[in-house]
Amino acid sequence: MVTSTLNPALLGCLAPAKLNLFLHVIGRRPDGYHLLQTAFRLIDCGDRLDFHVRTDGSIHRTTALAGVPEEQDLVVRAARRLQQYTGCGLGADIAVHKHLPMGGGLGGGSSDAATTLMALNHLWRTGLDRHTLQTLGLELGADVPFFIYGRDAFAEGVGERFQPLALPPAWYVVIAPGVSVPTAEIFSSKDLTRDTVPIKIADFTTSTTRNDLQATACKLYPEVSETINWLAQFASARMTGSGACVFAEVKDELTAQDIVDRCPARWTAWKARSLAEHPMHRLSE
Ligand SMILES: C[C@@](CO)(OP(=O)(O)O)[C@H](O)COP(=O)(O)OP(=O)(O)OC[C@H]1O[C@@H](n2ccc(N)nc2=O)[C@H](O)[C@@H]1O
Ligand SMILES: Nc1ncnc2c1ncn2[C@@H]1O[C@H](COP(=O)(O)OP(=O)(O)O)[C@@H](O)[C@H]1O
Repeated sequence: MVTSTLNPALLGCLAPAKLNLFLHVIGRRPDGYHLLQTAFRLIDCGDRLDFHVRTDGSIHRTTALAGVPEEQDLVVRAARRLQQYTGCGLGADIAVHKHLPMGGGLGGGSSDAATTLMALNHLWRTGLDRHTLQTLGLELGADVPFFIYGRDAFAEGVGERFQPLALPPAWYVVIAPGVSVPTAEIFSSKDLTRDTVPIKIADFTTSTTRNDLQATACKLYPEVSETINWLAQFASARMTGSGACVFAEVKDELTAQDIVDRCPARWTAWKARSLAEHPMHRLSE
């Protein structure tokens, strides 16, 4: 990350991906949103964003993103919401260098929005505390508050109530099966299990938990199921979030690289390491 005080800017800000190490659906709210229990883990791959302050108050995305018009981009919506909430007269040019697959269950759009809220709160000197940024973030998407919280977490509610989770560092293989899974489609499925018995944080292990969204995603998108079956030859494999990406924890970087090298060319595989803290964490208190 590069900062400049003469021409206020933050360059190369990481918007890291997340994995849902497990995800249980334990109920549903009257507004249709689902009550979850999940373990969020930050990993060291993600999108990169550049921010340049504008003095005319306008907000622009300076890069193209196929399928996402500027006005609908979570980055632009996050910037506008912060501006509106604080009454700040400054604007920004925002470049989004996309690396994470969209509809991948890695939280890319949400992480872009969280990075935007943290970066502009710093550049605009609007001084919102972390909790207020999380509240604004929740208006944009259920995953956004986690990225502002900024460390591994056991999450409840719709995914916005956190307890810190102390996890040892780990290596992962992540595979994108080449399909995009819309989150709303999975949550609206008739077949979804919505009554998993709540667990306590102390009871969390990956072997006694599962992803309740996985069966539905596999039924609607057979490529997800195929990818899980392929990865399961090497290690315990699971889908993250509402899919489509799947992941497995492996013992070290060499093992991760070996699996990545063997991955069929029709999918995209990469190795990732856990991230102890969001790189933007220190910008907000
Ligand atoms: C499933 C999870 C798990 O971390 O991640 P992804 O797979 O999307 O990355 C999240 O709960 C997704 O968060 P996010 O992607 O921000 O979802 P939102 O934009 O808020 O919601 C998209 C749609 O999913 C449904 N939804 C989302 C979250 C939730 N707890 N219950 C729901 O029913 C709602 O129908 C909503 O209209
Ligand atoms: N900056 C952004 N990056 C990715 N997706 C975005 C962005 N802004 C809006 N979206 C919309 O959000 C949807 C979900 O994207 P994403 O967060 O990448 O997936 P997921 O919720 O499965 O992790 C996309 O399909 C896209 O329509």
